[in-house]
Amino acid sequence: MTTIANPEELPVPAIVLAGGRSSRMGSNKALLPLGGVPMLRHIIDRLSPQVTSVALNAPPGWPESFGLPLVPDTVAGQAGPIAGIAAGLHHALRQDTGTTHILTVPSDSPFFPADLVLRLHAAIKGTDEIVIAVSGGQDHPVFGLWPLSLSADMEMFLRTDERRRLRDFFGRHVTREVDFPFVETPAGPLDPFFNVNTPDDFARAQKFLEHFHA
Ligand SMILES: Nc1nc2c(ncn2[C@@H]2O[C@H](COP(=O)(O)OP(=O)(O)OP(=O)(O)O)[C@@H](O)[C@H]2O)c(=O)[nH]1
Ligand SMILES: [Mg+2]
Repeated sequence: MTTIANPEELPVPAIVLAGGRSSRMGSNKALLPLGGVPMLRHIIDRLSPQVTSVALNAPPGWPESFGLPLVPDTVAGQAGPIAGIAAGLHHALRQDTGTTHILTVPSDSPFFPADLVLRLHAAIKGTDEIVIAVSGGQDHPVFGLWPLSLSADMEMFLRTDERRRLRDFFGRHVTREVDFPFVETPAGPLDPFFNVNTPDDFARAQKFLEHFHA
């Protein structure tokens, strides 16, 4: 393990996970217009100032990539978010950017914190550590910093573990958590990691967007 002297100075590339089925929504949720703008566009805009590059983890034939490089899963069969994270690590290693971690964010959480990367970064004490976001006592494993050094182990986990659950993968490595506060809005307290799964969630997101300027 290498100790990081000053985590804030580390450059972080990001990948947006959009390889899911949107089965609860019934149509590609990342591209639904939220306030007239595709949800994925909100996410890219929120992410871009925080990271050195953004890639999009989505299947071949994805209709709108917003000019981002498309990175498909390396294992077939929509094996869950961990397949997207593994694809992101694989992609970053090939890019050889000299970074120790990548950031992942999902494509269905448009209100995540503007200081997400800064705060996750500050929690890292070693280059082999995972850091994930927490709010209201709930962890959000798709919002995390992932060490490139874990790429091979994640790939193996993905190919051999039956359940392929992210939380099971954490047990194999040091995993830190960073807690983020709810945001007060006139529509009520907003979990910054509120994610859109169903048409009802989408209607709630539209309401929150009207009040959201953080
Ligand atoms: N690359 C990849 N990403 C996935 C996969 N499954 C889910 N995700 C992503 O992980 C994030 C959280 O997943 P969910 O909220 O379950 O989204 P989903 O799977 O599209 O939706 P449901 O079908 O309703 O479960 C989203 O950004 C998804 O795009 C997968 O098999 N591969
Ligand atoms: Mg799912």
